Amino acid sequence: MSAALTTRARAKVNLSLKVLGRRADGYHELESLVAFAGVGDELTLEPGAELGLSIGGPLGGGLEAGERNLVLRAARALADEAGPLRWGRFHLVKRLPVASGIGGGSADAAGALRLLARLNGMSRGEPALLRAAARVGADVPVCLDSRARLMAGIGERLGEPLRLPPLFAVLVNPGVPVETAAVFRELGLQRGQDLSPAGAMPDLALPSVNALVAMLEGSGNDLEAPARRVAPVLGDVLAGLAALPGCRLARMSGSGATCFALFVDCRASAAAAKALQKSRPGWWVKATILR
Ligand SMILES: C[C@@](CO)(OP(=O)(O)O)[C@H](O)COP(=O)(O)OP(=O)(O)OC[C@H]1O[C@@H](n2ccc(N)nc2=O)[C@H](O)[C@@H]1O
Ligand SMILES: Nc1ncnc2c1ncn2[C@@H]1O[C@H](COP(=O)(O)OP(=O)(O)O)[C@@H](O)[C@H]1O
Repeated sequence: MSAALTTRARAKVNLSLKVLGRRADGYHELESLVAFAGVGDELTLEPGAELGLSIGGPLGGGLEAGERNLVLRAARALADEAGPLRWGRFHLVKRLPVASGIGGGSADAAGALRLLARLNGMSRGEPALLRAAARVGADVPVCLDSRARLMAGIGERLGEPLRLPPLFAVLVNPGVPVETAAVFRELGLQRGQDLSPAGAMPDLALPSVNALVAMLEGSGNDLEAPARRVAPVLGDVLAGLAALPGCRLARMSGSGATCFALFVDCRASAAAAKALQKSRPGWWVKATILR
């Protein structure tokens, strides 16, 4: 029997997110600068004849381990695309809040694909792997190798990996799950409606932290306003982050409700996380580095 394989499913953070329009099939065209955090779920695969999943971890409580779980959907999608696979029992240690705009489920699905690729001797660039990722969810392709990059289309167009300077950040989730589809609905675009033309992917020179923050200040997250209508607590989260000493930028990730703030250095981010956790003991608060 082969030894168990393990991977980390890192949180995705949309540093910026622009909605360019809505396609005829209802999905929205996006342009987003994505980075990945040091915090994440852990996924283990114990090779065996039966495909299975068990879930533990501090935030695993409400999550079902059935066929709808993105880990098993990813495994089934890969078997559909690549033919019979060696697989086995997955165990997920859930540390990221569910339905929270940091792609925990997408990262788990991508992690499952990475483990299956390792077990079956597939390369990361294998077309069946990429097709399976795109089938499972819009955010799964970018989570496959979890490196900072520009993402466009509905997530299927990826720029080259970017070496961002380390960003000292705090992630905050107020414990209110927000469904992605509900936020896009609240945005209110008609099918086929264009907001701005899809351009070529901008060429990002490797910026300093100052240049990156300046660039981010000139952008935003177009889903923030509709998400605030769906989950008004977001106003408190963003105001709470912006008021912390050393905060350079506070913004929502993805469709929410997780927000992030960038700080001048790691002392400031650690102190900010500590202070916020003390004043809001019910919120999920993590100091981390985004890369
Ligand atoms: C908004 C983003 C930004 O990174 O992040 P999250 O908030 O989910 O983390 C993603 O595009 C989300 O990707 P993901 O969560 O994988 O979405 P999916 O499961 O494929 O889609 C969920 C639902 O959201 C809507 N949807 C999703 C992506 C997109 N580009 N346009 C959409 O309209 C559709 O109604 C779809 O049925
Ligand atoms: N392994 C998983 N982890 C998290 N969510 C999952 C998982 N499997 C299925 N889901 C479902 O996928 C949806 C999206 O979850 P998630 O990726 O955490 O959020 P988001 O897309 O907002 O970043 C949730 O409704 C959740 O119930």
